[in-house]
Amino acid sequence: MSVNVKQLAAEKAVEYVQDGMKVGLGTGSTAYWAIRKLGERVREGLNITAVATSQASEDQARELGIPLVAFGEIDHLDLTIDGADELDSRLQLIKGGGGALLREKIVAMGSTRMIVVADESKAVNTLGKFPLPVEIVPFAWEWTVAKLEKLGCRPELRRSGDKLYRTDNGNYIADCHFGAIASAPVLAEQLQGISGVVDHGLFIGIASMAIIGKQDGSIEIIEGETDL
Ligand SMILES: O=C(CO)[C@H](O)[C@H](O)COP(=O)(O)O
Repeated sequence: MSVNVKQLAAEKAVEYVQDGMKVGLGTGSTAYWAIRKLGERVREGLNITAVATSQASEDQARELGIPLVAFGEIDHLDLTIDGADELDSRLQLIKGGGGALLREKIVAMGSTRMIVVADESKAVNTLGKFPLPVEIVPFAWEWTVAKLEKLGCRPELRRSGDKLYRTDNGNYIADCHFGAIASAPVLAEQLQGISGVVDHGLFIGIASMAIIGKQDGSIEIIEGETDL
């Protein structure tokens, strides 16, 4: 019988949620399982408040009866559980495959702890095989894309059917094919220096733990230096 590795990792992460916590809800098919499990625990009496990182996660949480609040209305979150498109052993991540990177970063950075949940295919030695999502403003996007290209990648504007994809914030995503990224912190700084860039999918020094589900039914936990 095949193991649902995403569910395995996500449900392990939910064990870290305690009564009274303010919890950030990630986005994607792995975060989905964490939200589902949280819904189960809320039905059993767990008392939490949650902030969602996308409309999809908000809809799921609402349906499950998880109490939601707008992030702007609270001063911090205790724990965020979210997926990743790639992660390395130093807990550097590429995120944004689902287009929610900006809200995901705001929420993760406002959390005391971020637990990344992933299946083993996401764990890599060097980030960059997965094209790096970069959220850019629609105004003069051609200029921004040209600047991204100068950093040594092949940027591809994400599409949704015959239209350009729009994030929950109304922006575009350029999926940047870099290949192996020699230094994620250096690249992050270069991206932040481009004026049309809103944010990018490199999460560095943000995750405090990764829980990786494996096909043999086991779980690998990577603890980061930023963990408390
Ligand atoms: O960053 C994300 C969305 O913006 C997701 O967490 C990432 O794409 C992983 O998704 P999945 O768990 O479906 O593989």
